[in-house]
Amino acid sequence: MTTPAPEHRSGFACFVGRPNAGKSTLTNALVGQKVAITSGRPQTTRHTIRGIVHRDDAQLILVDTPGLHRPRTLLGERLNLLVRDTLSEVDVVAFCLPADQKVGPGDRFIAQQLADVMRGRRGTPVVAVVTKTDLVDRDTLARHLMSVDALGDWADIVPVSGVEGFQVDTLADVLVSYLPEGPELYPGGELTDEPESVMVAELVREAALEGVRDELPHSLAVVVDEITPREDRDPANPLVDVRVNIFVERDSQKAIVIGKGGSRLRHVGTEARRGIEALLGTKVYLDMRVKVAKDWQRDPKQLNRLGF
Ligand SMILES: Nc1nc2c(ncn2[C@@H]2O[C@H](COP(=O)(O)OP(=O)(O)OP(=O)(O)O)[C@@H](O)[C@H]2O)c(=O)[nH]1
Repeated sequence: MTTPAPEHRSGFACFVGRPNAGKSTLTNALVGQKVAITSGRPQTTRHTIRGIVHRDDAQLILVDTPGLHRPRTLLGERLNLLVRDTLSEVDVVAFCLPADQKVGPGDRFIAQQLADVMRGRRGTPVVAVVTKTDLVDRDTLARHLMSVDALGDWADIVPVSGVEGFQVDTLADVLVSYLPEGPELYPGGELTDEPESVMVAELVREAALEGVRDELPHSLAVVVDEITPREDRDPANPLVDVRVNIFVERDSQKAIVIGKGGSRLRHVGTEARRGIEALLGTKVYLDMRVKVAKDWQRDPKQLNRLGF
């Protein structure tokens, strides 16, 4: 009897909480040595990668949300926008509350914003993380956990100490449990540009195959030509140009992908763009070309070029 391959999960998590809540310390504890290799994500996105938790069964990518960890912008107007746009793009949010400080107005404000995220379009789960447990005794911790529980409708509550490593693995397990099934986004836990384009290609491929899977089985490959931020844009409103080629084997298949008067391709573009914008965290101009690469599946040279 063969045992089924264990599922692999991958996705993004974001740590929020008021200044000094212990977010950086916890990030480092979760990621271990790997944080040293993280140099930040390509500038095409709003997210900066703080670290990657790389395990056999999962890859958890910890991203920063600009503004949220800075005291001055914390109460600013931009927070609402950031919360809705950016936090809803991650798979799980970890809200850090230090055990040695009572739940205060700052925490309550963030909790209110997070309630919107949980109720939002994607219903992003929020895990409450009680940090710095090593600084308090058991009774204080118990009381603190109760007030944190009363603060919101958290997916989970996990007490940890980043400094002592207490429950750090448990927190990793909990966060991973909210990630979708998926492959390693950063092979080997290394940051490169590649995964982004692999994911973009996959989104376009999915959209292009939607509804016509029977007619185009496997004869469709998507290659990303470029992902470049548009120059001269207002930094507050960036735009990324994404150019992709969709390869099919025959003219008849090209006609299917494009549809009557280009109607189907436009629909594919709208669908794919929605996913790509969520992935990159920015507005996207998507340029798609449909090309015929005859018998590419049987031609090793073509396969190479298409990245197989
Ligand atoms: N005793 C103890 N101290 C901690 C723990 N985690 C963080 N600290 C301390 O708390 C302070 C703030 O920790 P950070 O990890 O920098 O907090 P942060 O939330 O990233 O802070 P900002 O970047 O200002 O938002 C530092 O002095 C840490 O050493 C912990 O688990 N136990």
